[in-house]
Amino acid sequence: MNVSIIGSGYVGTTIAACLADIGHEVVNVEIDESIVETINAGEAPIHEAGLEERIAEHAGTRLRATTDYDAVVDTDVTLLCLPTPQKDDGSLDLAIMRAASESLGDALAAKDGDHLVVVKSTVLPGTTEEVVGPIVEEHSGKRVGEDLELAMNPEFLRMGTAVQDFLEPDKLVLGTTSDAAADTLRELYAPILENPDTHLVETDVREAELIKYANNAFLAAKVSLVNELGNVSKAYGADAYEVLEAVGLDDRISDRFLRSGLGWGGSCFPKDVNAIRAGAREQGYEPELLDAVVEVNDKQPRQLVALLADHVDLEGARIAVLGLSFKPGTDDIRKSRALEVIDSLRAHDADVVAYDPVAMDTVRETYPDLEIEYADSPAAALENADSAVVATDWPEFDDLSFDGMARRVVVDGRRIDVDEDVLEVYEGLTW
Ligand SMILES: NC(=O)C1=CN([C@@H]2O[C@H](COP(=O)(O)OP(=O)(O)OC[C@H]3O[C@@H](n4cnc5c(N)ncnc54)[C@H](O)[C@@H]3O)[C@@H](O)[C@H]2O)C=CC1
Ligand SMILES: O=C(O)[C@H]1O[C@H](OP(=O)(O)OP(=O)(O)OC[C@H]2O[C@@H](n3ccc(=O)[nH]c3=O)[C@H](O)[C@@H]2O)[C@H](O)[C@@H](O)[C@@H]1O
Repeated sequence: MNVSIIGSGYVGTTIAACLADIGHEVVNVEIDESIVETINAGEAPIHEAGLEERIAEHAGTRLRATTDYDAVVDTDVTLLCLPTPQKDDGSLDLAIMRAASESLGDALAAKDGDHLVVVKSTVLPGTTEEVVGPIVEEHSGKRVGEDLELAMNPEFLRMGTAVQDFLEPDKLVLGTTSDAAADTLRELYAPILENPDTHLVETDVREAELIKYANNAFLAAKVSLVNELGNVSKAYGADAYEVLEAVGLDDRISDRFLRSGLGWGGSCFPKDVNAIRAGAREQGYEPELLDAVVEVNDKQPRQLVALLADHVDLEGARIAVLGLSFKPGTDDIRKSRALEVIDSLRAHDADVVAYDPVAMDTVRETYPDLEIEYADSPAAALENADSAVVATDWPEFDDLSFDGMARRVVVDGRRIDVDEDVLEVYEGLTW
């Protein structure tokens, strides 16, 4: 099948490489020329396991990138993988979706025959049919239900494991308005649907849009609840991880997403929970539990710094921060809890020396005025430090001995897997 993908960020690039890998002809339409050049050179514009080799294999044959929307004319289906950020008040900002839908419609005006437009971006109910559809219709001259079909197919991949998650998902959700659209999507995903562990959910567009938010809100709420229970465990002097490991043995709860600590960050949970809160309010419903989910999450970095301050006078202290990305396996630092910890430490006049295996350049470029030192290894960051904070659970931190520190006060915000002997010398300890 000939597929065009609009937007080549984390989702668009991953999906493009994977769809090429399962045999489709794919073109990425992206406004950022450097991303286009990188993909066409056979390289990955983002850090994701399994991505680089797939792009290297297919670029120039089944995969290409361009800034020219006219490329959609030669394709059967277009997947919109565009950012859906939040406005200052937390509500969903559809400006990019609208602009791209106009460009897509303009380009589709030159296409004879049917076309399927699929929203993969995370959008509130109504967006696909009441915003994207009418704009594409107006600019292309095509009509939904005649020569234009619409679908909403939310994406559930996680950063760091994006390729594997896309190719082997728990579920595929197809929100469609016609049998033709559902048929095309089933054909697009045929090799993925062969996996007996992948559930196929066929539903309407509005439900598909909401399933995505409900999924993310549930997971974010689970982690906030786990953090609240972790804080209570700590207050009682009990080990939160032992408590929650036992709780997770209940099938109704499951052992996944039970890790307490610094809380959730990233490009999705924060904006999606805020969008569904704002959307619910707009519909006249007060989402009190979701408000609390965010409040608990916002508090965790400050709790960590308060715990550290119980052990170390932060003013002028040298504090090593291990990990900057919002989770391991990615260079993404959006809403990373590590940055909140650093801000709080800087507000206490601590000197921060940071290390991350892949995200240091992104922090340097994004926050050029951030007054911190960068170390080229965990050992260099720990050298002479008065304390250390583990902010991201990168596996390479598991083997650290924490030698070389001036004082071995370690606050582990992610419960890394350190050796028992090492744990014994901690002064600060873990969540
Ligand atoms: N990052 C993730 O793990 C997941 C993200 N999502 C959702 O998928 C959507 C995309 O997310 P990401 O890939 O993370 O975003 P991103 O910000 O990494 O990438 C979006 C890309 O779109 C490009 N772009 C912006 N305006 C454009 C235009 N008018 N025409 C063409 N390209 C344009 C940008 O230059 C950028 O490269 C969002 O709605 C997000 O919530 C869903 C599941 C997972
Ligand atoms: O909509 C999205 O973009 C994606 O959002 C999340 O994926 P992602 O943000 O990549 O990362 P997660 O693995 O979910 O972790 C999110 C945050 O929660 C934290 N977390 C996760 C699990 C846990 O037990 N404890 C915990 O603190 C992580 O450290 C991280 O900061 C969802 O897991 C994906 O299914 C979804 O597609």
